[in-house]
Amino acid sequence: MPLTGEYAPSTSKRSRDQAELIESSGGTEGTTLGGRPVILLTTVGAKSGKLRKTPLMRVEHDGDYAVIASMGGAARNPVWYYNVRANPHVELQDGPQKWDMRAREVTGEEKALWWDRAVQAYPPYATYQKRTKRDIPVFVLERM
Ligand SMILES: C[C@H](OP(=O)(O)OC[C@@H](O)[C@@H](O)[C@@H](O)Cn1c2nc(=O)[nH]c(=O)c-2cc2ccc(O)cc21)C(=O)N[C@@H](CCC(=O)N[C@@H](CCC(=O)O)C(=O)O)C(=O)O
Repeated sequence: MPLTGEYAPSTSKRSRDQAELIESSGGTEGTTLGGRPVILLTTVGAKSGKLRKTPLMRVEHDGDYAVIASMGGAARNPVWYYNVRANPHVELQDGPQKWDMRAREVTGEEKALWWDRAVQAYPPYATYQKRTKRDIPVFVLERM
């Protein structure tokens, strides 16, 4: 059952512009960053209940995805992290395809496995983790 609600644009122009380009082009434009694939994650705002759309690097394995709350290695988690914690039913758009997914935060060996996949997909993640004491969270998204 797709997420419904009022869209509330990101306060980050870069993210807002990329999210809106991905959506308006039906997933044919705006789907890379530095030549690496980007997906669009739709979450339900933990406070507003509005739909938030966040471009993130694509990390995929056998039809499952991971999203990495890296925020460039900042000291704090991105806000969308708290949305997913509060509402694990998210929507993932990968190119023209969209799925309802259920997100769960992973730890331990499962997180290490997905972290390796993430760094392979987007090597700067390794730099971001070195940049912060924060343990960068990883959610695995599985089809509902
Ligand atoms: C800027 C801020 O966004 P954020 O959710 O903190 O996310 C920050 C970044 O992660 C986000 O901009 C990402 O898109 C940046 N980003 C990546 N960020 C990552 O963390 N990981 C990535 O892999 C990644 C890749 C990427 C690729 C392309 C691109 O253009 C951007 C990319 C924002 O929109 N804040 C809103 C609030 C949004 C929100 O969700 N509000 C909640 C309240 C939540 C609460 O307060 O608890 C609500 O509506 O209820 C605001 O301040 O009004």
